[in-house]
Amino acid sequence: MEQPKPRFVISASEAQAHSSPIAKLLPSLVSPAQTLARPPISNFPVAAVGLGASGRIFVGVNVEFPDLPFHHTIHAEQFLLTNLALHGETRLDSFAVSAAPCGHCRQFLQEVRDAPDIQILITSHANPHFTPLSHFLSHRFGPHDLLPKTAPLLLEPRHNALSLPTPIPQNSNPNLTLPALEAANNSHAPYSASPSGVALLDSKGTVHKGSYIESAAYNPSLGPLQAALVAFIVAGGGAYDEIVAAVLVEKEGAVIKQEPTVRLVLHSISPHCHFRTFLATASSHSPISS
Ligand SMILES: O=c1ccn([C@H]2C[C@H](O)[C@@H](CO)O2)c(=O)[nH]1
Ligand SMILES: [Zn+2]
Repeated sequence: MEQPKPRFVISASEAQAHSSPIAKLLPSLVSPAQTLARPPISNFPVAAVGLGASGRIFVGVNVEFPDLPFHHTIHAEQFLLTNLALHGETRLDSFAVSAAPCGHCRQFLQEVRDAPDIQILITSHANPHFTPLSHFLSHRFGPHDLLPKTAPLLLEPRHNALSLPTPIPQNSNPNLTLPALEAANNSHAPYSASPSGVALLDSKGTVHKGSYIESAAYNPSLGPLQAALVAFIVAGGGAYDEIVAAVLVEKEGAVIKQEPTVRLVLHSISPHCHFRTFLATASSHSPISS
């Protein structure tokens, strides 16, 4: 049987044109999507294939980094949510995944509105069927424990009101600095009020943006470089040494600083990459600058 060629985003019209209904289509895409994973340490490829509110289908895979501590790993479910955010998708309806989501991922998924209703199917189970996230993680701890109800959650529109000194600092590459600022303004960092974003330039001249994503439980958070690497991989990026330049924008005086971590990870995965950081200021009416 011919396997469909795996991709990271499938348009709503393509998904609808398929002969099988979505509930069958999502699990059928998991096995081919596992070939997109990058697990050089575990050799355990994970793929999560999700349906967004727009009818588009998104893929997430796990990404491991040799030479770096485990906590830099990107889980398939984190990749999936980052892929949705990257494409402006506002809601995750359901996903099929090759293995049971780990505790960190069950927690990370709490960052979206109505998280308990996300339907999950585990393809490696004997009798795969969709079950709500509330079944996998009952008595949840989440954004509602720490934030006002009106606060924007992950995938919801937000603007962190960050700006850079004008004109943009000398020697900066505006092709990267402005996208990194945009990414920082989209960052979901309500728990630390320390939004940040990364823009990567590859050897073909393409820019890839990533916004830092926090978890209410802190540790499952996904760094801005990891988020930008998701964009790089989704765009068909190959080896990480194709990344030739990177810019981080983070908030001046913020309680959390990404700079040393981004520098360390970049140096490990793309040693010759040129890296700069710019500090942004938040205007006083920023919803997260209290
Ligand atoms: O929920 C999970 C559990 C594990 N993994 C990945 C992380 C690591 O790369 C590998 C082994 O744990 O599987 C995921 O992507 N999602
Ligand atoms: Zn996980």
